[in-house]
Amino acid sequence: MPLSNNVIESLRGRLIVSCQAYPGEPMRDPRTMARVALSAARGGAAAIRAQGLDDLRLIHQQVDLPVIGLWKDGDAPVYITPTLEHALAVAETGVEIVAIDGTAQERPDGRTVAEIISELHRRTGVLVMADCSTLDEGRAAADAGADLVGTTLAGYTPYTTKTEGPNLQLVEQLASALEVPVVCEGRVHTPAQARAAIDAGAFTVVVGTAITHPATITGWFAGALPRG
Ligand SMILES: CC(=O)N[C@H](C=O)[C@@H](O)[C@H](O)[C@H](O)COP(=O)(O)O
Repeated sequence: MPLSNNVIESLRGRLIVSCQAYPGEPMRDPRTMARVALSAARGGAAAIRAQGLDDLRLIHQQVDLPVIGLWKDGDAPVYITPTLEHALAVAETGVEIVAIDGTAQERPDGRTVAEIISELHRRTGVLVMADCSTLDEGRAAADAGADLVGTTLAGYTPYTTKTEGPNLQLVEQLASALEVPVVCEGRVHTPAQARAAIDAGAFTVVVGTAITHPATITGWFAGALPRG
């Protein structure tokens, strides 16, 4: 079995932990993110998802798990690994999987999702995860050769709405339409929701905020108390 198939197989029915801090936040530091990723590994994560070239290099070096890498850049609607140059730079950090925006929106370099996926496959050995927001985008990404299709951007494009928890309907639709593994990502906030995603047909589940974003988690608890 090729190595890349082993990587995908290792994710089946398991948890991926997204370790990201946002610009200006106290935890926005590669060493901090690497420690968060090491802690996720101890807890049973099958892989780590992370962003930014410095974080990716360090996490790839220090954590003995496959890494899904991305580079969030710019203020344009397409900001997750928005161009081929970004994707190639992410691949160079050594990560096994490169996540790119897989939506139908225009990219800053004018390339299509299909062009970026085929160039990445032609020039590197990485697997490609397409972060999508609709069934049609998932279909197009799979047709274009994406190795994994995620619901990451459901609720974050102007033409989709945010569901309260993960978009399980989209997971179901993608899982029945596609041959490639479907990744449930976005607003998975409880273990029961993670399990429901697998039951809905997801191959694997990504949890970010609910595990690795203390400011938001603190806000959930503080907000539940009478005086905030
Ligand atoms: C929409 C977008 O930019 N999502 C990003 C993608 O990498 C991250 O900010 C999310 O934290 C990640 O998708 C995990 O989702 P959640 O934090 O909801 O578990």
